[in-house]
Amino acid sequence: MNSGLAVSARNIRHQFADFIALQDVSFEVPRGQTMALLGHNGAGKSTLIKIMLGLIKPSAGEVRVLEQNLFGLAKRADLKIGYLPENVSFYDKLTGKEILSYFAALKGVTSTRVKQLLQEFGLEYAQDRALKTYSKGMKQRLGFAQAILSDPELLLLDEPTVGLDPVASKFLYGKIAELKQQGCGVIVCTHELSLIENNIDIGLILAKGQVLAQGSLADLRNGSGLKTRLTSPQLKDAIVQRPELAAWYQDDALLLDTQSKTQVLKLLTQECQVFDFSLQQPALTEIYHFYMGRCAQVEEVS
Ligand SMILES: Nc1ncnc2c1ncn2[C@@H]1O[C@H](COP(=O)(O)OP(=O)(O)OP(=O)(O)O)[C@@H](O)[C@H]1O
Repeated sequence: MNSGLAVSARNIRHQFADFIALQDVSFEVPRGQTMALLGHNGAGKSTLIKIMLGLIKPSAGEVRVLEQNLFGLAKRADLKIGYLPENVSFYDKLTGKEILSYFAALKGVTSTRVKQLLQEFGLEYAQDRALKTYSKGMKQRLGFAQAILSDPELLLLDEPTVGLDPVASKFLYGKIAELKQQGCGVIVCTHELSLIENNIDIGLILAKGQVLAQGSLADLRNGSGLKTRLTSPQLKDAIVQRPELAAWYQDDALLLDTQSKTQVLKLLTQECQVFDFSLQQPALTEIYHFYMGRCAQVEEVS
């Protein structure tokens, strides 16, 4: 398996006329990892994706994709990059098989691979039907099959699960996990935070073209200071037994930060013999809203 970086971006800045769309954006995506690219509408996510695809040259900064400087490359098409755009649209009079075969020919991929993907993605039965007869989910699966036709080493996915039912979304993230195993770096741009939460290694949160926060889910969680909720049917009895627990008690739960977690768990299990409890860490949605809220507050003050 290839080690190293799928993408490395340093101090990216991009300007459209006098509008600054990206400012001082730096991040790295190792091969075999998935990064969620998050941000409100207009944050600069698509601009960043276009830069990684080599479609836009940044006004300043350096971006390396699969260890290559995109803008110095003679044949960019040789890089194994897969891309699923938002609202994928193909010529709808062609059949699913014709569309995949067309992209396969462009990428030098065999018809055996096309056949295999149609089968894997459950589209074999509809392969000879015109695309206009496909459901949204079928089109999305075809788009995803197109993106991974040539076994990409970097996969860029813009809103891959929009319009997909839970089974189809699970299937898609299963495929992403397989590609990661093979060393592919994956970047997913999405607003569906609860879906992506268990499928990412790192997150990059953008606001108005700038990085608000980045790191692993644990880093983002710790950086937010949001607390873990511990609930138990025996909580009130435990507080009677050890009144110091009341210091963490709020809304029928103990609210714990990283430091207090070990101490409280010890108190509960060893001193109060409470083993029936559940821990709920802050979800990615809460973490995201925390950083967005903090950014809005800073803007109000300045
Ligand atoms: N070609 C362009 N010319 C001028 N401004 C542009 C151009 N492309 C994008 N922008 C502006 O740059 C900003 C970032 O746009 P971008 O499409 O990257 O955001 P985004 O995070 O992908 O948003 P969304 O979630 O809505 O897709 C927006 O304010 C947008 O209007």
